[in-house]
Amino acid sequence: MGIFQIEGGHALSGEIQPQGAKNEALQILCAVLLTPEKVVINNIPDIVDVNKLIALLGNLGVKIKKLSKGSYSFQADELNLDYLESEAFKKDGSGLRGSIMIVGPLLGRFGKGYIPRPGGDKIGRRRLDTHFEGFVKLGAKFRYNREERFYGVEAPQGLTGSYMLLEEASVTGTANIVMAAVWAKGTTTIYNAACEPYLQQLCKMLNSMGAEIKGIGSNLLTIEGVESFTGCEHTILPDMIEIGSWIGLAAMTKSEITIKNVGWEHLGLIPTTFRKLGITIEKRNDDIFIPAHTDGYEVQNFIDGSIMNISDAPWPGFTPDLLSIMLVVATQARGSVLIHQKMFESRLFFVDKLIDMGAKIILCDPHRATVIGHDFKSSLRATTMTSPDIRAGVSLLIAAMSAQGTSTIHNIEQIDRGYENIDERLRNIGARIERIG
Ligand SMILES: CC(=O)N[C@H]1[C@@H](OP(=O)(O)OP(=O)(O)OC[C@H]2O[C@@H](n3ccc(=O)[nH]c3=O)[C@H](O)[C@@H]2O)O[C@H](CO)[C@@H](O)[C@@H]1O
Ligand SMILES: C=C(OP(=O)(O)O)C(=O)O
Repeated sequence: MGIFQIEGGHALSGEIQPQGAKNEALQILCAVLLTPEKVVINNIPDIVDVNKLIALLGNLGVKIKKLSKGSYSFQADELNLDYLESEAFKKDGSGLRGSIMIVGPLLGRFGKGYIPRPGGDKIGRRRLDTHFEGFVKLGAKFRYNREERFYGVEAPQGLTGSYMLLEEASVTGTANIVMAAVWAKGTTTIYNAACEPYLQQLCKMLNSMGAEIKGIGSNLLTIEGVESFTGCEHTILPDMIEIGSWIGLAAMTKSEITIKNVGWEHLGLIPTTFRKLGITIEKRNDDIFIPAHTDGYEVQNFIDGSIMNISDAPWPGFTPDLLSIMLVVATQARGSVLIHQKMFESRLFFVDKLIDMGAKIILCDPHRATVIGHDFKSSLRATTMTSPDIRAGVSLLIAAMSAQGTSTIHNIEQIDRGYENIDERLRNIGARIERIG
């Protein structure tokens, strides 16, 4: 397992360019399965999860050409659907969460889609009911092999449009259902649809391929089924979770950093929520400028003076993927804040490591942690830790960069799942970080 060694306590400075968005890339890559024509995708991040999905598409018979860094062409004109019933697929498909989204386009185009229980972060129960309930509403038959944890949907006669009210605004669930519904005869209406920028980007891409999707950006999508799709070219947005991670890193290491070309209009509540912790974020054209917070940062109060509460909610609420970053940044704020992770059950357990480092945190229950900021009056202590999931891993990395002394983070494969070449990019702005395993 890989290891990072980090010498903390040094301010960083300079510019950092966000990678393409991991969670958008996973949706967009699955969409290449909709058409036999060529699809060109730009700004694909070079990260483990995305590379695993590209390899899976290759094993399924998609012709893949790397055009330049981050740009690839894909052509799904001669697929090997037998692969879906192979042992190799059981291994490849379970290696990441995003693989679940091949089911929708395959079901729509070929009348069948299979997937082993997908992988991804172990951050609590991650049900797939919404995905399969949606496919069943479109007329598919569902089967599940409990022993092998293998899911399948089949619709040899094709799909039929339907009205559905999703039980949860599941991100990958909505993407999956949309990629099936674009093939269904008639109209599909999806209410309580997720509407993250990832989903908006996917729907725009599908429309450019010939789909007829209305309501993009809202939680009510209306889809008129069509019979075929053309190729297209699509460019992935900057990764808003990475951008949020760099904002947190800058504040906590008192660094002056410019995050380039962030796609400001797609960031939703992210800048506002960091500002609630007292962090100064300046919009400079499409860049974010974070000045060095030499005097620290002060948690804002609610109007009635009650304790600040930062919680996640389905988009356009604040994304759960940045709560771990918020939490670590709060450990050095002036003031106290309640972090409430409503969606996932095991995403806050990493606070044990921060407590070991000297942070003042009370884990109230699996979903809530109260953080009492140090206001930089005492720094975190360097330590040895293990990255439990992708965002907790980056939070620990930020903690290590602000701590006095040299810390070691094990299991950095978790971080590499979602952050491209993170050590080199951080070294470029002055971080003292080495990959030693
Ligand atoms: C590959 C990918 O894109 N992964 C993202 C995707 O995962 P993913 O699509 O797997 O997550 P879902 O949106 O399905 O749900 C995530 C969790 O939130 C709960 N839930 C969901 C919707 C809701 O309205 N209420 C609710 O409580 C679910 O029960 C589940 O435990 O979206 C998550 C939620 O933004 C992000 O953390 C993941 O990074
Ligand atoms: C939870 C995440 O990823 P995944 O859904 O791929 O596990 C994440 O990106 O924070």
